[in-house]
Amino acid sequence: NQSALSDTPLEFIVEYLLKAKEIADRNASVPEELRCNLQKALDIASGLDMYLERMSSPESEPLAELFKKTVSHEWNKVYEDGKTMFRLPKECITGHVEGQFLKMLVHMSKARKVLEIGMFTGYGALSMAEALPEDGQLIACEIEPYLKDFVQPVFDKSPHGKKITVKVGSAMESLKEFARAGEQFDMVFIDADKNNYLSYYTFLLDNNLLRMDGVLCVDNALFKGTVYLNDTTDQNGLTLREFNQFVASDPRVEQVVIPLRDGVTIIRRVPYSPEMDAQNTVTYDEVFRGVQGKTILSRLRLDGKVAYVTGAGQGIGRAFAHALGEAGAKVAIVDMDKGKAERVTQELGLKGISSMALAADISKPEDVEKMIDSIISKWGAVHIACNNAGINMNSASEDTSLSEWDQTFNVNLRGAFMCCQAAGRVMLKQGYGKIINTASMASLIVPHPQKQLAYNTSKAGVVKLTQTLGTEWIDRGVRVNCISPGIVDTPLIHSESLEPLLQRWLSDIPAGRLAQVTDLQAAVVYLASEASDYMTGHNLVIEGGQSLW
Ligand SMILES: C[S@@+](CC[C@H](N)C(=O)[O-])C[C@H]1O[C@@H](n2cnc3c(N)ncnc32)[C@H](O)[C@@H]1O
Repeated sequence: NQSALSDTPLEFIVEYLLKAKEIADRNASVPEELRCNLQKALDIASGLDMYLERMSSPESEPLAELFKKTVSHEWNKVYEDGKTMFRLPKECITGHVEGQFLKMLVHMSKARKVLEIGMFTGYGALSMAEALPEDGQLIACEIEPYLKDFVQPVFDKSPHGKKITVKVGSAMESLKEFARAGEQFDMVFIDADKNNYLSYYTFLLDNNLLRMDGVLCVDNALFKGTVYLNDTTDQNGLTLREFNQFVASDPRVEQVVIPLRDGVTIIRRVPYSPEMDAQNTVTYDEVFRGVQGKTILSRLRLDGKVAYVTGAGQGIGRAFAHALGEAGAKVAIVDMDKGKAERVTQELGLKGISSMALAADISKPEDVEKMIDSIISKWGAVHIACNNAGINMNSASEDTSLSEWDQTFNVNLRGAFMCCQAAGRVMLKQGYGKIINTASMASLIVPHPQKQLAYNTSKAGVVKLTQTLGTEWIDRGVRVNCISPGIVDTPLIHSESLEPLLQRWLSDIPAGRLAQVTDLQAAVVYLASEASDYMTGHNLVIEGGQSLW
């Protein structure tokens, strides 16, 4: 029985067109032209949902299982057996396309914490959870205890199920609990009892349960078309109509209604503007509205910037390249070993980051010139220069050969100087640039027990190079800073000679562990971004406290 299934405006349109077509087919006096037009309307309407299904990304296996399990379950019997408080219609499941839509919203809003009001069999919850990061969290409010037991086995089969917590009970009571605990959500999906939509909405906004720039999504905005039909008597339809009207005239928010299935409204808080504030209670300065209207996290973004990283084929340099690329920059991957540089370029490509691989030995002036020329000829600028390549050889000072000293200095200090100078010349012409040199904790303390005079001295030189250039060029827009990592867990330190020193090092580090390359990534993004424009000649030490002991 088709009418029992119709649940969305489109499904009703198809249902009525089918009926009209049947009548027309039975009645010989209906003109062929009318029949033909009816058929065309029917083709368009009846093909739409199927086409959306086919062209949207397929659902995961656990979602497909949830769908099957839901539509084949005997909900009437469950109700008659007293296992649920309400008769739950299987049609209230979100389904494939809307599930993918919610999942996309979670991705696009970069939500980490989501609230769903009205879980049913968890289709929407699991769809959204699939887009959350590993440590993301989704709380699904559901009044029927039966449903928690129904969904848990399927959640357990999905790698994303552990992100979901089902909160059984009245959603309004749960909201009050969240407010008392000071919880906030990045995204909220309202899809429970229609008569409470307005209470949920006002409570969420009044108690700041939705974080700044958060997304509020509301299901059934069209309620089978009843929200705009003149002859509506359906109580839920009238309630939704009132709710939509309330949102439409609420000056705190802006919203769009999308005719996806039974209608979805996406709502966000309107950003503050002085015109909204009659009493002028706000100091409307850059602190309030952000520098150039950008919040602090957007000021860390590097979109449109051109960067290079030397020694980017592995270890710290590779981590820097990924970080700068993730923040929006195009990155030239520079390494002595072209193959390694190319592998990192491929990695970045897989993440949608533009990059190029360059082979260069930065101890050679001609290689440094060529590196800068290649970047300029491809991308037309150099905004961010990460002079990271370095070498370390160990020897007792009385045995350190001049060749070891020269090699170390040629890469670590002379090479860094040549890179700073070549990039600096371009940046001074541009009137803007950020140079970030990799120094070392060894510029401050004398790491022990390994002996590395040339390395320590060269890295102390990198700090002085940074300080001098940083003060000389800042008034022409070029900032020069350096990062001093402590002992970093890279393949280099797992060599035969260094491995035995590990325990000794660990006992010298207040943090109790070595640095991971990922511990350094935020620093390079900060120093590369406009957020650090007033910082120059600085040595940013990241060593788990080791230099303080
Ligand atoms: C439309 S279904 C939700 C569909 C679900 N979002 C999905 O993705 O399939 C509505 C659900 O809200 C639940 N519900 C109704 N009133 C509620 C309330 N006051 N508190 C919590 N849940 C409620 C119902 O038991 C039902 O499972």
